[in-house]
Parts: sequence; structure tokens; C-alpha cells
Amino acid sequence: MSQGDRPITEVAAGILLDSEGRYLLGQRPEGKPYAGYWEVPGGKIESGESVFDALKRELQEELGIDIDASQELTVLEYDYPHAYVRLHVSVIRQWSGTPAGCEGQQLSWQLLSDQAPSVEPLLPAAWPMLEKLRGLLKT
Ligand SMILES: Nc1nc2c([nH]c(=O)n2[C@H]2C[C@H](O)[C@@H](COP(=O)(O)OP(=O)(O)OP(=O)(O)O)O2)c(=O)[nH]1
Repeated sequence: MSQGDRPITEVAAGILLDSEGRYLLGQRPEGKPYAGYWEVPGGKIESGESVFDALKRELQEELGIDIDASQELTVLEYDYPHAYVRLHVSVIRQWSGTPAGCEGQQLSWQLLSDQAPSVEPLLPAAWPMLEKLRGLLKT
């Protein structure tokens, strides 16, 4: 699929939410676009994969955890200089294992009640995800 003449990069992103209202951010490793920026864990959906399949795979690869279920939160599009991305964002409340930075990335748990994360910079498209999550938890 494409947006104008730009191909769309489909991405699955997963917000891990713990019982204390904290969510997890990871820092993009060197070598990727926006290296050093903080993001919600996830990555590109490969051909033939469902959003959930991609999320499960990415969370295993990046964090070393296993998930059995996720809740769809929102779909967002963002036009970066390097790519036009469509982010399928899900919330995960249960997982097995302890999240670790398997690709050498730093991780940081953040309180959702705080307006801004204590780490920066955040990928631009991560902000609207956090707003959606706050909205979901208010209802
Ligand atoms: N995971 C994630 N990606 C995001 C977020 N916000 C945002 O704009 N993106 C964009 C950045 C990238 O263009 C794309 C994700 O691709 P990626 O480079 O992390 O994917 P990947 O791990 O499969 O990468 P690759 O090394 O296989 O190329 O989505 C976010 O919060 N989390």
C-alpha cells in the first residue's frame, strides 16, 4: 500500500502496562533511524504476519518476554522524512518473563499519571499513543 507515492511501513507497537500504572519505554539503538530516541517497544510487521504475530515476535526479540493477548488501542499514521509509518498500537497487561534490553537498548518504566516521560527525546508518534492510553484508562 502507499500514501501518495510513498510506501506505507506497517508497524506494531505494544504498550506494556503494569498493575501500578506504569508503562515501558525503550531507547532506539545505534544504527536505526532516530537512534537515541525513546519509543514504545515494537517494530515492522513482516509480510504475512498479523499485527499480533508481529507484536509477539518483536517483544520476544527486543525484550525477551512472551505475550498471549493484547488489546488494540489505536492506529496512527506519521509522515517521517525516512518513512511514512502506520502504527498499530496495542496495550499488554500480562506477559511472562521480565523485560530486558535484548538488543542492548536502555529501558525505562514511566508513570502514566506524569504528563511527560522523565526520559527524552521521545519519537514524535509516541506522544499521541500516550494520550490515547490516558483516555482509555479514564473511561
Ligand atoms: N516501535 C516503535 N516504532 C515507532 C514508534 N513511533 C514511531 O514513529 N515509530 C516508527 C519508527 C520506525 O520508522 C518504525 C518502527 O520501525 P523499527 O525500525 O523500530 O522496526 P524494526 O525493529 O522492525 O527495524 P529493522 O531493524 O528490522 O529495520 O515505526 C514507537 O513508539 N515504537
